[in-house]
Amino acid sequence: MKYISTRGQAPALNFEDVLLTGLAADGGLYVPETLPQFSAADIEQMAELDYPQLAQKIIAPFVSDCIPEADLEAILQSTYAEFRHDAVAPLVQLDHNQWVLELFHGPTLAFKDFALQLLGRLLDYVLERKHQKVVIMGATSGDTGSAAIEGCKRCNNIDIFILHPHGRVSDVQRKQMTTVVGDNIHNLAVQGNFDDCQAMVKSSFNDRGFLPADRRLVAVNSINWARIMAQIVYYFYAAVALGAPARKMAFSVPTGNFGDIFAGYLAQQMGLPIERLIIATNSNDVLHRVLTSGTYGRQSLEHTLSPSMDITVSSNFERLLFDLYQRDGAAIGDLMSRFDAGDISFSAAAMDRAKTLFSSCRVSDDETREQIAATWDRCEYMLDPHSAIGVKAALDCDLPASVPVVTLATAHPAKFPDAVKQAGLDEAPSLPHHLRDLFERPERCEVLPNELAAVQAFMAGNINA
Ligand SMILES: Cc1ncc(COP(=O)(O)O)c(C=O)c1O
Ligand SMILES: N[C@@H](CCOP(=O)(O)O)C(=O)O
Repeated sequence: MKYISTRGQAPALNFEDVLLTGLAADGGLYVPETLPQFSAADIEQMAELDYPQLAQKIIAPFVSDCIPEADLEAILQSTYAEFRHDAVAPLVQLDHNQWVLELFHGPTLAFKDFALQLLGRLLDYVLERKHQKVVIMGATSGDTGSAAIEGCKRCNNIDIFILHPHGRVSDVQRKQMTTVVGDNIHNLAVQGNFDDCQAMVKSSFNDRGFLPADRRLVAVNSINWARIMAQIVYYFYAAVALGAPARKMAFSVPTGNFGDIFAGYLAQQMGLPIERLIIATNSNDVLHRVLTSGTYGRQSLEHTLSPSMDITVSSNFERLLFDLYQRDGAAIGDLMSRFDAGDISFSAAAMDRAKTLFSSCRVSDDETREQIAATWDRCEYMLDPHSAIGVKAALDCDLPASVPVVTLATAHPAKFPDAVKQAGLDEAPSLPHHLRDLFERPERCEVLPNELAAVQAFMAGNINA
């Protein structure tokens, strides 16, 4: 499998090199040159597979020129053994045709564990064989950071630097990052917002001069293709459990960086019968505005009840645009350079293509609180604020009653106890057993100004030999 850049100017890479990078040299994002296809008969047979077996079926074609089947199988078995539910991604029915897919049974209680537990193991596997050390740089609005640290903490060949917006992640999220012990783990609280942190990561890929010459810079954000690849699996898993390929369904996806929902788009392109993908945003609604107006613009970032989605520059949207513009890398390069200077509008043809599969919905903080309360009152089911946005969008979307809608429940409510409290629930969410003493653990974190030079200087001075 070859991977090509969305901007068409960078060399094509194999899986191993795509894993060991972030942005392509031309500033684009890597995508597979072609996608594996699964027929209706293939999908029918998936019903017999457990989660790691299904992951093997979906992921093997993407990695097979670098990782032998038996090694991949061992990696996947060990990855999903870390999850606290036997089904790994259990489905819960809320009403006649509303479901939630619980993606929070991994070690850090968010959907990021699906990809980052795997990414850590893949990096370990590849780096051991190559006898190489790398530097990881990641930006987080709360969840990617802890999942990346958990996934990579055992890798001897990695120094990991995670930038989070100072004071803008929940206490549980911060503690999950800053209490993990290890000389190779570095938490940086940047005095800015998530967009600032993400921009620093992207700038560092464009200019790696601050790193020692023998260290590659690797991304753990969803700009790294391996993140997206791992997330495709649970769309197949949920759809097959609900009757695919005979039955079509829709997915409602709480969206920020467009990585999770882009994985759903790829599942559909690979043959999964998906009727609709619903982009559910908080008031940082740049993606909702794209779909309703055809214009992609910048907005000032709002701090909401769903902090992990407080993002206004949505990295992976570029991957979808590449397809909407029929894989014309030059057109994407031109669009993205104009976006750097201001708002951009998309062609009617591109927007028509997008609307055949995607709808969108913006959910305010008040509506989020109301949805948490309503779902609790009706089903005694506790939603976290991000998943509540997904459920609200699923209920408001205009789909025939015969189409089941699956909302991706992207985080455990115990990560956001304040939001749950604000919804007026008579019960507080409790942390699972392995995190019960989280608030007693000592923290380690460096507060830094919102300046790229300060961050890069800190990194350069703290890379282990
Ligand atoms: C809990 C939670 N829900 C939803 C999202 C949005 O996912 P994505 O950025 O892949 O769109 C994130 C992170 O971005 C998250 O942490
Ligand atoms: N919501 C994320 C933000 C980073 O997105 P990513 O999927 O590109 O890593 C977070 O919680 O950190």
